[in-house]
This record gives sequence, C-alpha cells and structure tokens, in this order.
Amino acid sequence: MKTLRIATRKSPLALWQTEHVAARLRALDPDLDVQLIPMSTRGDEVLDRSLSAVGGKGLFLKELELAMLRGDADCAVHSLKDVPMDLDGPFALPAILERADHADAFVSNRYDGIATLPPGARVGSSSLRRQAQLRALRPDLDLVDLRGNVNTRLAKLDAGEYDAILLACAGLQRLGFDARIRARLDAPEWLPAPAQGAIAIECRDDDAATRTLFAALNHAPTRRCVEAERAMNRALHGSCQVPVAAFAREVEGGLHLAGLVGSVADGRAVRSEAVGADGDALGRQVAQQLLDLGAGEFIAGH
Ligand SMILES: NCc1[nH]cc(CCC(=O)O)c1CC(=O)O
Repeated sequence: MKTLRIATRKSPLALWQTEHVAARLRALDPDLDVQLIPMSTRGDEVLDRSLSAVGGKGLFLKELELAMLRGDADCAVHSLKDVPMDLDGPFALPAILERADHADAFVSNRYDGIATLPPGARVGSSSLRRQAQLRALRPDLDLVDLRGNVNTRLAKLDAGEYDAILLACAGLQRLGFDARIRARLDAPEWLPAPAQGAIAIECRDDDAATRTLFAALNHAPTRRCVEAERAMNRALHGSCQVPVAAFAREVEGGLHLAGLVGSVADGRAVRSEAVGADGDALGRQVAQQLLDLGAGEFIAGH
C-alpha cells in the first residue's frame, strides 16, 4: 500500500482543509494510505503582534516546507491566500482546488451590516486589506487588530470585545459557522484577498509521483482566476504590508479582474479592472492601471 504524508497546520480550519484533501485523495484511490502530520508554524505561535509586523506570509509555510525537504512529509495543504506570490525554494503547487465562497463576511451579534454600525463602533480585523476598505466606507469606525484562528476570533466577538468582526466566508462555512455570517461583503463594492477561498497543495518540485497524483484535483478555471489575482499582487510587490485586494471571474472573452490598493491611514483607495484572455498579462495590466492611478504612493509609504 502506498503512503502519502500531508503536512498541515494545527488550526481547526487548516485541519478541516487537509482532511478535505485527504478525503478527495482516498476517493480517487481507496488503496492510498493518507496520513496527516499536524505541525505548528511561526504564524500560529506569534499571536501578540500583527502579522505584518512579524514578517508576513511565508510564516505559515516555512515549517511545512522544511518537513518536505527533510523527507518527513510528501506535501502540504494551504489556504492559497496565505501562500507567497513566489515560492521560496524548490516547490510547486500541483493542484489548486475549486474555489469556495470568495467573499468576506461581516459577523456581529448586534448589527446586520457595515452601514448600520453606530458611529465609532469597534470592529476587529487582522487584515490591512479589510481595514483599508472599511476605512474607505466608514472613516468614523474604531478599527482594532484581531489575531488568532477563526474559532478564537469568534470567541473574542462573543466576549464583547468588538461590535463586529470581519472574516472570510469560506473559513466560516468550512467550520460550520455559516449562520454567523450577517452580511456577505462582495464584489464589485468589496474585494477579497487574492486567491481567497482557494485551497492549494504544495509539494517538492522534483517529486513527479506526488505531482501526478494531485493533477486530478486541480480545478483549471479556479487556477486561471487566482493566477490573474496573484499576478496583479506580484506586480504590485504585494505583501501583508500593503492592502491589496483582487477578484477574477470567468467571462466571455476570458477573465474579468478587479483590483484595489488601499491606504489604512486615511481611507483612500484606488480601483481598476480589465478583461483579458491571459491571466498573467491581465494581472500585470490591472497592476499597471492601479499604479497609473496613484497606487504607488500607498505602496512606497511602507
Ligand atoms: N489568514 C487566515 C486565513 N487564511 C485563509 C482563511 C479563510 C479560508 C480561505 O480563504 O480559503 C483565513 C481566515 C480568514 O481570513 O477569515
């Protein structure tokens, strides 16, 4: 019997996503022995500082990548939005699963949306992208950093620390918290993180057997869309430090991509969009349009 060892973070959402991938693999090949290797990453351990202050995205991957290099794991499962635009090392993404709900969620025990929050309401979010878009809509709100996994954040809301919090719909739905979504924050008014809602498999570049195994789980339309979003982010030198949002969908003639770069400091934001056949070129085009509209000022400020 062939064994496949999947490295995963230990948060409930990460474990759900990895179990989901394991179940899909077992359905493809009932003889495959799929094992989970739960690991802790620096992104999970450092909870007292904001992610952008600790050093950004690669934090959730490093320990899992080291396990693959040591030969202790064959692959890792990630939320693609937490994966850096350029992988740091000899790794590949052999599969990107069909995207779940891409939208953000407004979660509150008292209010039904951003518009009905009282002046000065306290809103928790760890993401500069969410903070910037909130700032643009409601300059009066008190935006507070909120770290921790999805369950922890909901518990902090319920303890009364916030009037509302913003999370990804996909994470809430996967963990069975659909009922907590008071409003979906969606395009074109509100844009998600590049690749939000998509799960990616990572493995060693030279591991042909694992790459072949996962080819069947790849969802080509999702990959095309998230490649456009990530190409835009890459062209903007995107990182946790700058609020960048992007959403692509398939349309007649290829893909439609909408992008946003914001400023948390003063609520300014620039938006742009385009349609194109090639995701990579489209991403670079929308990035250039954003820069032409002045996005560089927000990016250079960091
Ligand atoms: N940064 C944490 C993270 N990474 C992926 C998701 C949600 C699931 C997804 O985007 O597929 C979340 C939680 C959140 O933003 O609320």
